Amino acid sequence: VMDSDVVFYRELPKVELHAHLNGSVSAQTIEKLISRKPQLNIERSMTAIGKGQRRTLDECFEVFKVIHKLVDTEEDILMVATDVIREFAADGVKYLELRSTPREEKDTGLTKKSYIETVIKAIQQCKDEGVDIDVRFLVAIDRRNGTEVALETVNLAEEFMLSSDGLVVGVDLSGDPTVGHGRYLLPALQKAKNSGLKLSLHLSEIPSQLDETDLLLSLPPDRIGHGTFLHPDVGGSQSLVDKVVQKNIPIELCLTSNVKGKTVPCYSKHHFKYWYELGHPTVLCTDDKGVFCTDLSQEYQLAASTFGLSREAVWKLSQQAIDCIFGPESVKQQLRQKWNDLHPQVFK
Ligand SMILES: CNc1ncnc2c1ncn2[C@@H]1O[C@H](COP(=O)(O)O)[C@@H](O)[C@H]1O
Ligand SMILES: [Zn+2]
Repeated sequence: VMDSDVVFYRELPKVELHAHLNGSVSAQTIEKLISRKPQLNIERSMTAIGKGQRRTLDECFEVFKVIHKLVDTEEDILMVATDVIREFAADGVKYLELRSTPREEKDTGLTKKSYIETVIKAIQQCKDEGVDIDVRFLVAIDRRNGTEVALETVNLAEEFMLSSDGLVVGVDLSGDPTVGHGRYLLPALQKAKNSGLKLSLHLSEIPSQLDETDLLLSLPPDRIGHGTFLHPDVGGSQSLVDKVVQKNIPIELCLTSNVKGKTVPCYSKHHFKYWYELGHPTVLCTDDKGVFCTDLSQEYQLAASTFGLSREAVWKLSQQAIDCIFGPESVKQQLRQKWNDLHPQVFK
């Protein structure tokens, strides 16, 4: 017999807006990759942070390096992306925005362009198979790589926005927050915005980025990732909060990621509470479901149990995420219809 909570959260239709492709690789897929590349001597334990474990953010970034070694051909990317999409669908995610940093691998002939093409192919394949999920793609800029690479990435994103039949909808800014500065990336991000790409930026994921956050908020971005240190109680500032509120910029919140990455001391101190109580648009997301060993159902359940949300409140939260997607208005309408159709089944 299944726990009724488990069933409710899985059947709850969900929107996932913050998922890094290579952070989302499941244990099963990692096993398949390891068997393809036994000579690397990588073990599953090197690619994930298990239950009760916590690492610093620095250590998390070491984990991504290991995964990148395992995922370095078009074939790998195709398998990883199709597996990840099917897993999100099996978890009840009806709309997914995947993000990933195009990489070039000299040894395998992978280029940034073929990287993006392969992700798009995976999305298309899942669609053709009839997987019940609408998937879009955000091309990620790794902040470590500076101005030139950021511009190159934006140019590719612009090209694919026009040629991917609406699948490429925006650009993400991510990567190790301790490296680089937003000022070097502003021109590329501005260019992306001007060309019609949506922007989701990791902002204030660590303390003392007030200048950078203030600068990048001037764009403004269409969504914020984490925003952990925006509010004054944790060393942010009221003026940053006011800007986010005035511009009504939705925040993508990833509870387990922040707790396991030690930027938040425990679930009950997560900034979800601050923004939720303000009535500001917040969207629960997984960030890296493979690395942090979670899924979106579990994130909803954790938020509900930690902050005492009723099932009706949880439903509202997942429904309001529809307003924050980068897909077009027609897709929002379809999703709202889907939520209405599923309501009786979920609350049976
Ligand atoms: C934990 N908090 C985080 N903060 C910032 N960036 C993160 C991240 N988690 C993941 N990434 C970004 O996503 C990449 C892996 O997926 P892709 O190779 O792009 O598919 C990481 O290398 C990093 O740039
Ligand atoms: Zn992230």
